[in-house]
Amino acid sequence: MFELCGTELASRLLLGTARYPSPSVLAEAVRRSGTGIVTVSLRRETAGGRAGGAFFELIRDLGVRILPNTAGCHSVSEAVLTARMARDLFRTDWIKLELIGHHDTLQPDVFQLVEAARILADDGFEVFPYTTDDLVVGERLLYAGCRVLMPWCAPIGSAMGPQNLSPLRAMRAAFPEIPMIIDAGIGRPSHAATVMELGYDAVLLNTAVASAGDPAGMAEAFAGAIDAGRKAWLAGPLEPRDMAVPSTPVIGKGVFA
Ligand SMILES: CC(=O)[C@@H](O)[C@H](O)COP(=O)(O)O
Repeated sequence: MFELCGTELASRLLLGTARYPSPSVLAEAVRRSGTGIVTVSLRRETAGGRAGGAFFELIRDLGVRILPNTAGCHSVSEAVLTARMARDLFRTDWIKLELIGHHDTLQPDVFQLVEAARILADDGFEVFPYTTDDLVVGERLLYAGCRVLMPWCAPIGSAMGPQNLSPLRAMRAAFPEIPMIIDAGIGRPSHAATVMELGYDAVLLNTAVASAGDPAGMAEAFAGAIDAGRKAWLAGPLEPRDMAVPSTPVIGKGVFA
């Protein structure tokens, strides 16, 4: 089991609910992923005119915990307002805080992110901040009251997978007691396994499953990869070396002319 902010979870996969070809495919993907948490964008769904309707009912019926997000917010005031609306609608203090700073890369605006995180944490929210792989920003978010960190590994929806492992390793090492979830940019199950092998606690992803040829099949593949990566981390993976090391001992070996 995995404990996240007081909640026991059987799965280390958090799944987004956008971009699925149909509600039934989404429901099947959630089921086969084994996830205990789905993210929901309040703004995206209300913009589509489905607020309070079938979509939210479907999400509630999935029987998993909802992590609303502030996707599409570009300012502190917008993000704080969206988080408060989500709290009322979904009756949860959990909020995935997304504050976008750049149109092309959807890179978080880390300055506004820290400010909004402080306001929301003071207001009783459990803030899950979508951030960069910057150690100092991570530290500021913890000072602001966050109890979990969610660094990206590549831009949202890019499917590029981990672009730079060094800062991700440094962040993991700097905050050994903090639950850390890789959020965004994962494209394949092997990417998820790679970050889990670094010791990350969980992975949040959306596009790679929702846009796959068979979303439910891909959700299951991700679940297996995340599980494998976690087991590998616990088993103590070898560090790569520059030189060859014979895996078969040669001492005492017979000599054949
Ligand atoms: C669903 C959600 O919260 C996304 O904003 C998240 O960041 C996932 O990113 P990918 O779509 O790249 O997996």
